[in-house]
Amino acid sequence: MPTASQVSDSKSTSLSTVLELHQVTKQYPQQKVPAIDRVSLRLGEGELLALLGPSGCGKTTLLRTIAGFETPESGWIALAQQPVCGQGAAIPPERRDVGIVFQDYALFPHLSVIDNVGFGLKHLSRHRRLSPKQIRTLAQEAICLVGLEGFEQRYPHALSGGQQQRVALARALAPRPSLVLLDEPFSNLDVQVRLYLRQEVRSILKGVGASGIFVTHDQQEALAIADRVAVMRAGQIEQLASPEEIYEQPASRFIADFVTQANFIEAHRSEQGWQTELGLVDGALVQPTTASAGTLMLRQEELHLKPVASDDAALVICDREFLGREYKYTLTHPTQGNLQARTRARFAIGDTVQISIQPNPIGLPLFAQ
Ligand SMILES: Nc1ncnc2c1ncn2[C@@H]1O[C@H](COP(=O)(O)OP(=O)(O)OP(=O)(O)O)[C@@H](O)[C@H]1O
Repeated sequence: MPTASQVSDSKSTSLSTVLELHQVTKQYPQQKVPAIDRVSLRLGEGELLALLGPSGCGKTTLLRTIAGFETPESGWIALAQQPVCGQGAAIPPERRDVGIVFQDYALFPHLSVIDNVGFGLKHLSRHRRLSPKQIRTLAQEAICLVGLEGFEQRYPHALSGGQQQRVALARALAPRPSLVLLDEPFSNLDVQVRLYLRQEVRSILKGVGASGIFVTHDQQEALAIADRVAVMRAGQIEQLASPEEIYEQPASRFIADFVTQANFIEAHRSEQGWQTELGLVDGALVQPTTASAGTLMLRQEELHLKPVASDDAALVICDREFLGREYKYTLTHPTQGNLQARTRARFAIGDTVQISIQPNPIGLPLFAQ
């Protein structure tokens, strides 16, 4: 398993660096292990990074440390190539040129939309000496950017959850920061709003050229909108790569499990190929490896189902979910337990099937034992 310092972060080096973390460790008092442990990463200009991982792996702590709400014990952080913490620097959050969007929107209930958006600018105006007119103009621009023209005088209680999150985004963008941090920005929204707002947030950030880091524990969300995904586990970044690379070549069994929700079966190398409980798997279908045994990863869409008479069948369809374009089936296998397959083919619960494996061109990953 790679350690934080070994995780490759070469992909962002072609873009000019907006944020850099070097071996950053943060441990809360009374905690036995660090919440973030020697995390290094680099974020390029205009890049959108997802921090993905299970509950408690350190995503929010990492975001809060970048924002300046937490002070790490060791390591350093630089924004626009200037140290903001470590290396003798200790720049407070309000002077970090970073916009923040919280999960619960954190709007002021007694302020209108335009005053909520302008609030941060007033605070900043101490440094930038903006006039009230300039503040209003910038706030108005940000409101237009998030598609809320006409809502300027409304109060938060008279807005939907999605509209409130747009206000929060406008407030973060109004000072035109080079980096926007978003902590589970869509998790309080219902599924329809969530699906379109996440795409919109991506295109708004891309439109203004801002870099972004967002926290999520939803792997589909991370893969759908991020340019790169950092998968975290126990305070460390276990893999930092494009969504495609994470999906096709997960660096560990943990990542494969968490991100792809694939099937895993034990496999042993033999002269004919890989022996498994599901039968022989052709060696040419498996990604090159020197291992003689391991766990083979079969993505749900790589299992193809063929109806067979019940006598011959090793697998029975025991559950079915209609997903719109396709079905997700749960199949029972006498020794392998449950398997899951996604396909457009229609079967009924109780049908008996045989499976064949048709991997994507990059092959089936095998995690050595
Ligand atoms: N203020 C705090 N004091 C002490 N321990 C904390 C504090 N905040 C977080 N922790 C601990 O640090 C670890 C990382 O927490 P963090 O909130 O960063 O994880 P997370 O990945 O964002 O989790 P979630 O997805 O549940 O929000 C956890 O073990 C958590 O209990």
